[in-house]
Amino acid sequence: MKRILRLLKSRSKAFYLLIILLGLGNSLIYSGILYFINQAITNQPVAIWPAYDWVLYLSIIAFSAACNIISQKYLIVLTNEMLVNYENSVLTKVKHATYEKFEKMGKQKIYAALGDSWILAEFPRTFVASANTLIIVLCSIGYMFTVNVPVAATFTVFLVLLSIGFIRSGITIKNEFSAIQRYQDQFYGYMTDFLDGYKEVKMRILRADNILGGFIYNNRAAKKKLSIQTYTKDTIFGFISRFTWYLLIGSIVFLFPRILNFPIAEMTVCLLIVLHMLESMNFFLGNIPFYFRVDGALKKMEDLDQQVEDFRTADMIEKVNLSKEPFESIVFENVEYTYFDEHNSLVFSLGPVNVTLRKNETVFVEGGNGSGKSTFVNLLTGLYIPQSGNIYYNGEKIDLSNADAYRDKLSSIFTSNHLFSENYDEFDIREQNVQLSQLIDMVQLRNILRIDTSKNWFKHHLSKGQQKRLALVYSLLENRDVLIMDEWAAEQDPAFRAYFYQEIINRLKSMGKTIILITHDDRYINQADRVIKFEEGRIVQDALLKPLLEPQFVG
Ligand SMILES: Nc1ncnc2c1ncn2[C@@H]1O[C@H](COP(=O)(O)OP(=O)(O)OP(=O)(O)O)[C@@H](O)[C@H]1O
Repeated sequence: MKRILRLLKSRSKAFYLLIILLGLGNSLIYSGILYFINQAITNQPVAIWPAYDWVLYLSIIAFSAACNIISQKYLIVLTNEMLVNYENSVLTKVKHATYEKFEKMGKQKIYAALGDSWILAEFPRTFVASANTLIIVLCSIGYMFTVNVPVAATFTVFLVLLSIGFIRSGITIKNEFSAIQRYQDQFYGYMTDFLDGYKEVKMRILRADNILGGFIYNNRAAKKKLSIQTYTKDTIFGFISRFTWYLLIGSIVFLFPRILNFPIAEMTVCLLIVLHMLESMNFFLGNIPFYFRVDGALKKMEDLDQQVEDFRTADMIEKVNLSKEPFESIVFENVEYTYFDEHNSLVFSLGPVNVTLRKNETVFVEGGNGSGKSTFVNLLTGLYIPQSGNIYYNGEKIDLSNADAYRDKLSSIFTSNHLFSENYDEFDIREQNVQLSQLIDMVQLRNILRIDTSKNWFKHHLSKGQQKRLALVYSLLENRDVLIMDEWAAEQDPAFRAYFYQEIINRLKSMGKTIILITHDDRYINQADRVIKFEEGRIVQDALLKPLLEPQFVG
C-alpha cells in the first residue's frame, strides 16, 4: 500500500479539502437523518427550532446536496486530468527513450501500461466514495454509542474483525488478479499476431487453426478458469460479509434483549442504524480488493519506469546542438556494436568499423543478408550509440547529448518505412509548391497522389512501391544534405528501378545530396562513387569508383 500512499501524497491540497467538505456534508445528513428518526420514534421534539424542524431537515439536505455536487464535479475534472497526465508522462518518457531501449522493450509493454491507466483514473472517485462511506459508518457507530454502549462496542469489534478478514482475503485475491493480468498481456501479444498478420493467417489453415485453437483459445480458457476461481472467491467474501450482518441483526433482535437491559426503543434505533449503514459498509469492504488492484497497476507502472530508466537519463542530459556549418563528413572510428540475447549470449557483433563518408559522395553499401548493413545504418543515423569507438559529424563527436541534433541533420528512409497519417512535419503540401510539384513528377506519382484538404496531407492508399516513392518525396522536402536509404528500390518494378538508379540518383547528386544507399542491386553499381561491402559485421571492401582512383581494399 506504500504505492497508494505515494499516489495520495501527490494529490493537491484541494483533494483533501474536498474529502473534508464531502465528509462534513454527508456526516451532517446521515447523523441528521438518524437524529430526526430517533426523535420521531421516541416522540421528542428536535432540540433547535422545534417548530421549524422540517426547514432544518430541508436545509441539511440542501447543504449535503451542494457538497456532493461540488465534489463530484471536482472529481470528474481530477480523474480526467490524472488519466491524461499519466498517458502524457508515459509517452514523454517513450519520446526520450533511446531507440535501443524502445526496440528491446517493444510496444506491447507501452500498450499494457497505458491499458492499466483506467484503474488509476477510477482511483479518486472510488477513494472519495470509500472515505464517504467510512464517514457514514463512523457517524453511525458514534451515534450508536449514544444509544447503547455495550451493543455499540460489540458492533465495533465485529466491524474491525470483518475488515481484517477482508484485507487478508484482498491480499490473496490480488495475486490471482496479477496472474489474470499476465494472461491478458499474453493475449494482446497473440492478438497483435492475429490482426497484424491477418493476411498470412488467412493463407494457411494450419496457422489459422493454431493461432486461434492452439494459442488464443487456450489462453482464454486458462484466463476463464482463473477468473471464475478468483471472482467466486471475491463473491464469497462479499456473501460472508452480508450474511454476518444478518447474524448481527439477529443478535440485536434475539440475543441482546435476553442478556442486556435493552429497551425496545433502543433496539429499534440500533436496528435502523445497522440497516442504514449496511449498504455503506458493504461498499467499503467490497472496495478493498480494488485498492489491491490499484496497487498492482502502480507496481506495473513502476516496473515500466524501472525498465525505461535511461528514458529519464536521456531526458535529463542537457541537449547540445551541432554547429550550423554545412555537411562535410561523417567519420566512424573503431565503432563496435554487439547484440546480446536475454541470457547475455552474443548474437552478432559489428565492427570495428573505420570509415569516412564525405560531402557529395554517392556510396552504395552492400553485403549478404545478416552481414550488418542495417545495424550500420542504425549507427549512422544515430539511432544506436556505439558501444565502443566514436562517430564524428563534421569533426564533432556524437553522444547522447547531441544525438537528437545529429539525427536532425539526416534524412533517412528505412526498409520498413512508416508513412504518417498526419502532416507532423508541417510540409507545404499546396499544389503551388514548385519543389513539391517537381518531386512528385520525379517519382512519377502525378496522377496517383490525392490531397486530403481537411488534413493538408496526402491520402495514403498506395501500393508498397508507391509508398516508398512518396517517402522519398517527404525526405527531400526535409531539405537536408545527407540522404540515407535502406534498400529503397527493393519494392520498385524493374523499369522504375532502372529509372531510379540512372535518373533519380543523378538528380539527387545535382541537388548536392550526399547519398548513402544500402542495396543488393549489383547491376547499377556504376552509379556509385564508392562501394562499401560488409561481411559478418566487418567492412571487407571500400572501393572508390569515381573519381577513378585505384580501388581500396580493407582486409
Ligand atoms: N535487434 C536485434 N537484436 C538482436 N540481434 C539482431 C537485432 N537486429 C539484428 N540482429 C542480428 O544482427 C545481424 C545483422 O543484422 P542486420 O539487420 O544488420 O543485417 P543486414 O545486413 O541488414 O541484413 P539484410 O540484408 O537481411 O537486411 C543478424 O544476424 C541479426 O540476426
